[in-house]
Amino acid sequence: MLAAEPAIACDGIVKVFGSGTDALTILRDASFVVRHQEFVSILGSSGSGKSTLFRFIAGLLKPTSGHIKILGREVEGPRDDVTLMFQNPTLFPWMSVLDNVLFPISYRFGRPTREQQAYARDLIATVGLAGKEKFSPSQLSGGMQQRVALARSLVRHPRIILLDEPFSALDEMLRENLAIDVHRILSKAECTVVLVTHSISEAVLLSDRVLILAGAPASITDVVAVDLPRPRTVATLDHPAYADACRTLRAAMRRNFQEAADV
Ligand SMILES: Nc1ncnc2c1ncn2[C@@H]1O[C@H](COP(=O)(O)OP(=O)(O)OP(=O)(O)O)[C@@H](O)[C@H]1O
Repeated sequence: MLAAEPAIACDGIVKVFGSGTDALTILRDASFVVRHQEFVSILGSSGSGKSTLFRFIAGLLKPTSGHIKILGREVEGPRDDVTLMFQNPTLFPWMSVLDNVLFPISYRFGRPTREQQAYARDLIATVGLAGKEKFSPSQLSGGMQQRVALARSLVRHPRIILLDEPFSALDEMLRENLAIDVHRILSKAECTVVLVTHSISEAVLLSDRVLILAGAPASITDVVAVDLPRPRTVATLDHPAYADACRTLRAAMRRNFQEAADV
């Protein structure tokens, strides 16, 4: 029965921070669904409520009204099968790469089993860091640290992964390469992915659909399907559909920006 449900369903989400004269409505009737194994990006200007929406999906915060369902069940708190990856890798500096990747297991269940350790090593190899298991985070570049964070996100086999601007601290070439690698790894892991980003080009490169969160209070104003084949590679950047989707999104973002300025 659950397989027929979308991976994520947000319905009529409203969020008001504060109360009385200090009340500030951030989100108004934000609704969308994400299908199983879909890669969806949420694009929006700074302060539109993207991270707040993520905190609802991750079960870290409750909306003022509306419903969020994960795999058919109302979200009531953090779930083991939903994981978040942030802009900063937030690794423990005193732990090795391997211990950082295993942390979600050791924190919760104590000493990882041999199989779990072997899986963590596999993940480290998958993210391109084979041989660096004993390194400490300070011996790695920012991009490598983000790869460790990705391996850590996957160590407990999540079904849904929420990426909150995970590439924004990196320079452009590194960002593109890492984004393509992440897409390949998450597709192989059969994850459903939601990415929050400010970058139109990154959203198009990675996504099956891009949602625009705009307005004050914000809601989903536009949904743009990206008709590009998987796997996404650097060649995707030269595909005519890539340029078309970027153009469509840029026009929609400009329209939203103009409407906000006219208010
Ligand atoms: N706990 C809180 N109390 C009051 N206001 C909050 C709280 N958390 C977020 N906000 C406000 O809600 C709005 C949306 O914040 P949010 O971080 O979700 O935006 P965002 O789209 O992720 O922004 P950015 O792209 O800059 O990260 C902002 O105006 C922020 O100041």
